[in-house]
Amino acid sequence: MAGEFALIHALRAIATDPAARALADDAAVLAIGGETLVLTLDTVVESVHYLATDPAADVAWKLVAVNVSDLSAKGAIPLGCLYSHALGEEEWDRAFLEGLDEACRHFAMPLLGGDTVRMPEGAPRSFSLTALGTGPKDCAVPSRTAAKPRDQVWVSGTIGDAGLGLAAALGTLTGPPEHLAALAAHYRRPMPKPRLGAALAPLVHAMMDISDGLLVDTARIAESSGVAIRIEAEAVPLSLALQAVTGGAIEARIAAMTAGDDYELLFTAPPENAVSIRETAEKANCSVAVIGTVDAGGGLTLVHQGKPLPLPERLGYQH
Ligand SMILES: Nc1ncnc2c1ncn2[C@@H]1O[C@H](COP(=O)(O)OP(=O)(O)OP(=O)(O)O)[C@@H](O)[C@H]1O
Ligand SMILES: Cc1ncc(C[n+]2csc(CCOP(=O)(O)O)c2C)c(N)n1
Ligand SMILES: [Mg+2]
Repeated sequence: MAGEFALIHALRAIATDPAARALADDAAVLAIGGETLVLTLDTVVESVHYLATDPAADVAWKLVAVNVSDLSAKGAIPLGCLYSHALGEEEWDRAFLEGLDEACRHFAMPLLGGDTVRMPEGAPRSFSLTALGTGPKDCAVPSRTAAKPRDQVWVSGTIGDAGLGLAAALGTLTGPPEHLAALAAHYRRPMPKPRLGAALAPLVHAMMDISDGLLVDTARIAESSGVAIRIEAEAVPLSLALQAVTGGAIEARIAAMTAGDDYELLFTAPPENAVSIRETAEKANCSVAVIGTVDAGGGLTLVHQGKPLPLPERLGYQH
């Protein structure tokens, strides 16, 4: 099979239960009695999702955080998790468990069980985690399919820090050490926002988290919802560290919009909800910004200072 896209396409014939959301969402959504269970599974693989030189505690943090990020995007509050551990060197594993404990406490997501295996000698290791959460009670679980013409497109936080953080962690980026450290921290310790996701759920139409890159993930909402989305490149929020290190020119903006690993929320909402969205974000101590608009039609377009900007060849990360 050619790759990730082809495999997921083929799996759709198997995953026909409505709870699977046609394998076109961040998580499965299962109604049980009066409650909604939200389920997601993400894996981190050495040299693919993290560097062998990354501190073990940070690898565990990332494993927990990328899963919490999918729950957040569905407005779900973490309930618990199960994980699979590939045994390694004793010290490393001990540090991994310290990071796992710290992350599970931070996100209030108790560890409920899992599995332990040993990989063949020399094989890269991978860690999988299944996270369960409770979905919103008084509104639908936000999907990728509900963006509507006239909606505004929003993101939380800043975009592109983790992409540059990977370069910082690899030692290929130059700049003030405090900025490099801040960017590397974004790469190693993503900070998803489950409380913000839950509070936004009643106010949004479509919502997902940004894992593969802002542009590719926005294109996914446009395609799933059958709408056109226009992104204003200059409206995309960039951190001071990213601006200081890159200068913040359009090339750096495009790199930020396609790097991935952001684990921020991407959502669309009608303009009349803008004031409530800003108040909700303020209460959650989070920043949010309008970066574009939804129209009838299809596809993704990019605009810079009022002029159309050709889409880059690569919109985001692909396995
Ligand atoms: N091996 C698989 N078996 C069943 N479903 C799968 C498999 N791989 C992916 N999916 C499903 O495909 C959909 C898209 O997956 P994808 O991994 O792109 O989403 P995501 O989890 O939000 O992204 P990320 O992995 O970047 O966090 C999801 O519904 C996911 O459950
Ligand atoms: C060593 C190293 N190289 C590259 C990257 C970038 N990266 C890998 S997977 C992914 C998208 C999410 O993955 P998935 O869809 O599998 O959850 C991104 C942005 C990284 N994190 N570490
Ligand atoms: Mg996701």
